[in-house]
Amino acid sequence: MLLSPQGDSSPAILALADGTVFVGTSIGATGSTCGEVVFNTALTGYQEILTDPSYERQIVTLTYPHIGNYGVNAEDVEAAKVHAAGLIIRDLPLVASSFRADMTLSQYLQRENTVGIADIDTRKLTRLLRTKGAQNGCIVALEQGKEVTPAVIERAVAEARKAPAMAGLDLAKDVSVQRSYDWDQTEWKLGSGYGQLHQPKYHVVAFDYGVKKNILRMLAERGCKVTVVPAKTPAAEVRKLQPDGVFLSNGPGDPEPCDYAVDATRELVEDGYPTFGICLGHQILALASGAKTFKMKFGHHGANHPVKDLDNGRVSITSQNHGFAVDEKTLPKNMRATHVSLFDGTLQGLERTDRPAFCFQGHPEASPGPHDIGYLFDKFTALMDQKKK
Ligand SMILES: NC(=O)CC[C@H](N)C(=O)O
Repeated sequence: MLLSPQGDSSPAILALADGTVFVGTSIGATGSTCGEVVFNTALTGYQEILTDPSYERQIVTLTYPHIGNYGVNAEDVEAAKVHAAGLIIRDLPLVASSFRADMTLSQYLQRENTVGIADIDTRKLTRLLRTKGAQNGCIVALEQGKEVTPAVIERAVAEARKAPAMAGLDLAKDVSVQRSYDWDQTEWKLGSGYGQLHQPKYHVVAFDYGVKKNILRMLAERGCKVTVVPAKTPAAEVRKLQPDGVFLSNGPGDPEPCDYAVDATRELVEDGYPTFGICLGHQILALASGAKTFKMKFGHHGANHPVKDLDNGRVSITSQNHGFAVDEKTLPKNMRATHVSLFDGTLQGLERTDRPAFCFQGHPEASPGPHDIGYLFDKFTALMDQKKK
């Protein structure tokens, strides 16, 4: 059991670009941060959410009111550092209790130099974002003893208004690795932790647009030795690696300006490599096939989104984190919808009819979230099996 220190709380504010201001308490680093404010409805998984590279330049509001109650551990990370621009919560519990915890959420945010704010009305904030759409915001966490003055508020609103819009931003190249590396760590199991792949059956080249570790683990668990390559790797370099399949990762920002990714994907899919894309990777595969993407009003961020498999009517509860989507009206003749969101009918899954390539908008790797749609990883290995025959 770990206790959050009390009695030393310093004030923090959240200012939105529309001028709305919330006053709360700082729970992380001192300083300020700006980004697109989005809300996530997952009940657990704050550590995986904070470290998901797809949240780069986004401030995450968690709608579940008690965040931090099981602390933070060294294992449940989706990347080497926190990527979210900031964290907004209702209540940070006094006690963090889990046999796996080695620090409190507050200590973690401070170590990661991440600004966080608690004690604000996250229901009011979420309703505002839902009605008006996601918008930019700025959190200012003051030093202990400092006060929230009108000047602090004014500056925060001005910073929020100055922050760049998410539409048009290519962030995948910023969070991607500089150099390729091999991955062979498998999924986490109670008692033994993460495992290692010993006898690879497939070789997969994974484009890193901001890849979540659990995707790589789920590939390794299914016998894939993965070579992770930088986002801007050209198709010719991938061909040299002679992979059995190509994976297109999740990632932050707008997919449309990622022309390097779209071009490489188009070539490799044309070549006939079995290809699987997740989230940003799904959008890239759609763009490479001739479809278009658009910015959603407030996106999908949570761990309880129902998605229907159009081939068999089966409904999966899925993890989601996206602010852009593929426009169904723009699908080319050689691409068909395989899954739709039961929340708003937007496209969730696509498949090429002329090539072994498919993709999913949500997160089959969960982390955090339910595992219902994990079968898509098996679909990928089945495509690689067919190709090998
Ligand atoms: N998780 C992701 O890959 C997100 C994809 C893209 N950045 C979006 O917001 O739609």
